Amino acid sequence: MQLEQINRRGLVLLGCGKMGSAMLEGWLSRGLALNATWVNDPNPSPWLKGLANRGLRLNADLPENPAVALIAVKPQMMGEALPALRSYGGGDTLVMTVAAGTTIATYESVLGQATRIVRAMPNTPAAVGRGITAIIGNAQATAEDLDLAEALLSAVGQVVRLEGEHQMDAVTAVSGSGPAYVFHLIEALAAAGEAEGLPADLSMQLARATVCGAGELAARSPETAAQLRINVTSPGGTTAAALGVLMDAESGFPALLRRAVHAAAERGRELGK
Ligand SMILES: NC(=O)C1=CN([C@@H]2O[C@H](COP(=O)(O)OP(=O)(O)OC[C@H]3O[C@@H](n4cnc5c(N)ncnc54)[C@H](O)[C@@H]3O)[C@@H](O)[C@H]2O)C=CC1
Ligand SMILES: O=C(O)[C@@H]1CCC=N1
Repeated sequence: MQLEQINRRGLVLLGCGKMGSAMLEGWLSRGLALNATWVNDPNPSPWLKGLANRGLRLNADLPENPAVALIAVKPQMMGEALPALRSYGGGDTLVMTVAAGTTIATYESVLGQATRIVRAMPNTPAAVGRGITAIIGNAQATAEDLDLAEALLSAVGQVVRLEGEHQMDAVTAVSGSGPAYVFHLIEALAAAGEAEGLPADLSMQLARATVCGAGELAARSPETAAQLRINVTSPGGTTAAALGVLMDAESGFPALLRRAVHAAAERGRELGK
């Protein structure tokens, strides 16, 4: 597994907030060595400071030739943060980024056209090894680079390869941002249970376990999502009554999610400008 290669040469993480930490947590639990990990972040979390006490290199001088330098700062901070990686431009280090919106051309303009770059869109379930990440390389990225990126990211979940960078904003809108939609579903379901008279904590427990259980069933079952839905729905029963509302062509989930996903993809396109 390529984590050994990374443990030999090192991994640099530029920005380690929510997404960087989610991935780092997953990698450390799968064998990334603390003393092979450099994190640069002007505002490190207490968790990172604790790791630094155990050997992680926090805001230290960067290594000369790490296997991977991964960028996980906000797109709005890119102009300020990216020059820190300039010495890796055109070299042996694979530069990876998880930033929404920011295009490969932007990285090339700062780091140089000869830089091997993989743009990735992960999601926060990476923290528990259940993420999904889409990747696309630039023209300089080799098959080995993509394999390395895939190996690293598959340590924290599934990996899919895209046909082109043009797919990235839609991916971001579905799976990058998607966990937030699901967490909001839990909140909304719990609130609806409360409105039907349940105590708040009981309603939240029911909503959270239901979404997690349904997610796990969808993950493990060979049946389609549509069939799993049908399996819950007794003709003329309670689920059918609810789905009559949720599947309404104009006001139901499909139209609402279409608008939400479009808004996210549009925002990705704006951030890329
Ligand atoms: N949060 C999520 O679910 C996902 C986030 N992303 C992408 O990951 C990136 C980071 O997002 P979050 O982790 O949510 O944001 P965040 O705000 O939690 O983390 C960003 C980190 O960058 C640090 N930072 C700021 N300026 C810096 C600099 N000059 N050098 C080094 N570090 C610097 C900040 O201190 C912060 O810890 C964004 O580009 C976002 O589009 C991608 C997929 C999912
Ligand atoms: O909200 C954002 O912009 C980032 C990208 C995907 C998830 N979080």
